[in-house]
Amino acid sequence: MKIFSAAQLKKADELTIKIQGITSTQLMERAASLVTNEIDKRLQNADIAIKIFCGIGNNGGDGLVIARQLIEKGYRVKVFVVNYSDNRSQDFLINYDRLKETTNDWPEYIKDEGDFPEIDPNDFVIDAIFGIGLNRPLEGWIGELVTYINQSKAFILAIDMPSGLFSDRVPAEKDCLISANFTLSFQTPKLVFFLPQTMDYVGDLQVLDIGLDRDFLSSEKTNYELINKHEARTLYKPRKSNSHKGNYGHALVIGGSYGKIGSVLLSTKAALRTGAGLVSTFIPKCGYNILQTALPEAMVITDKNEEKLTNIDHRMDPSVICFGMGAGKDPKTVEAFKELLQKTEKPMLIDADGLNMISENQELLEFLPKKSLLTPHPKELQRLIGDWNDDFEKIEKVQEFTQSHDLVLVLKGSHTFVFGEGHVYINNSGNPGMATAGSGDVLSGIIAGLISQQYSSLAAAILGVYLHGISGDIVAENRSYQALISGDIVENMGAAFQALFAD
Ligand SMILES: NC(=O)C1=CN([C@@H]2O[C@H](COP(=O)(O)OP(=O)(O)OC[C@H]3O[C@@H](n4cnc5c(N)ncnc54)[C@H](OP(=O)(O)O)[C@@H]3O)[C@@H](O)[C@H]2O)[C@@H](O)CC1
Ligand SMILES: Nc1ncnc2c1ncn2[C@@H]1O[C@H](COP(=O)(O)OP(=O)(O)O)[C@@H](O)[C@H]1O
Ligand SMILES: [K+]
Repeated sequence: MKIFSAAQLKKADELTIKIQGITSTQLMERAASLVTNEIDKRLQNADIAIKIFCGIGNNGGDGLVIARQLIEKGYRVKVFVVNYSDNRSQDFLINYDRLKETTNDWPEYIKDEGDFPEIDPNDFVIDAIFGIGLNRPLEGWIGELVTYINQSKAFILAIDMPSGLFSDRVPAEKDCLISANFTLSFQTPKLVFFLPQTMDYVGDLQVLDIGLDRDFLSSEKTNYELINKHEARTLYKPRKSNSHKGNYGHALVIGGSYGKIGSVLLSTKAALRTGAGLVSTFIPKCGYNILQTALPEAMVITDKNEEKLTNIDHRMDPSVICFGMGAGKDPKTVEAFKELLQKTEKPMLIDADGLNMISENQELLEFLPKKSLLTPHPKELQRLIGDWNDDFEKIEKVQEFTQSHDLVLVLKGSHTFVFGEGHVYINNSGNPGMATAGSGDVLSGIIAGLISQQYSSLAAAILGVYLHGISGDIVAENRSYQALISGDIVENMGAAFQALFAD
């Protein structure tokens, strides 16, 4: 699903109104009905006090329509107009009159702190104060109102966006913004819903299709895309029945050091479970018995050194090399890595200590084969490209870095971001149970397994990250977040592939 800016969404609204021959009031009615239905589906006519805080722009207009529709369905609704200016939007005014025709319980105006209403923790609060039109931080009593609503402990549903959250920048630390339990957003999600600095304000997210013009949505260009099942499925390559293991490539996993052979084992197993035809592992000697015993399906070659990598003499022609997990940063290993980079032409996947070695020896960057994949977590990224001021600057810096070196970069996190060919793909699968030792090693193996089956680096990264998350979701459902360990993610890759095609 594409992610658009506020300006693009406004353009989509205007175009839709023109092409569909409707008024903006009708579009607002359509959008609000979808919200009302979602609320009604969940509340099931429960006798809960619903308090709707409406701004005076179109987000507030949405709130007024939702209020009217809920009242018509018999809900107990109280509307508060957050009167931050006299500049009411046309659709706010129209819907204000319509609401007054529906109920005798007219909206109350909030003009300063003295007007803040009581909010009970059992109330259901709807935040329709600001949406994508917010253009400066909330000041004075408006900011205090937002803090007051947050502190009420009532359930908060945000319409389109939590008020105070900008669509194109990170708020300052002192800024006030709604911390929603749930956000119902119109047509496409906003980028800030997925950034580490802003995602916590959104709560659970649902995107409502309000029927904006299809042609515009499909032709309008954007650098950001959210990856759900639909997008992942389109990347999947079915296996031919008339095929053999040679058609699915040979992945070579290189890494490990004394005490860290498990990481290579996890990556190797993940590459096999993802469908690589052959998988070999190159490790220090101490890992030989461990690997051969734990994973008879893999072939094992060892370094001359007992405890670390010193001379990577693999004499193979693998489809892809996955390097770095558990490798350590011994100077001899750095030297061996440099030689490996110099003699490898196909794209490589570099993870963990491989990334740290590059960070500390930036001259290695120039030997990276084109389209190679780097899979840092935020700390590894920072070592690689330096600090950033906020998440927007981070995205800019990573874009510049990946484009100047012709790389694909997988920035791991609760929403993993894949950067490639100037675009940013934001993963929407996975869960906090995956914050556990070795789950990154598993991801590297999955992506290497896909590249070995002739997926491009970018497609392998996007699909691999999605499948990794889905596998983790399947484990969490059966086992809880806490009990999830990374080996479970490998074991459930089969279920993850099947889930791609389940409804
Ligand atoms: N047909 C459509 O377009 C549809 C739109 N839809 C809905 O419209 C929403 C966007 O509505 P919107 O553009 O009216 O902006 P909104 O978020 O209500 O607020 C803007 C107002 O706030 C003001 N302002 C800004 N910052 C401020 C601050 N810090 N402190 C104080 N004031 C501040 C700013 O005024 P200014 O003072 O800058 O002139 C302006 O008056 C969108 O999120 C969705 O919910 C849906 O119904 C679908 C159909
Ligand atoms: N809260 C979370 N939600 C979803 N995925 C997560 C979460 N926390 C971690 N992950 C995923 O788990 C993996 C952790 O990788 P990494 O930090 O490299 O771990 P390790 O070094 O232990 O292998 C990444 O793929 C990341 O996206
Ligand atoms: K809002």
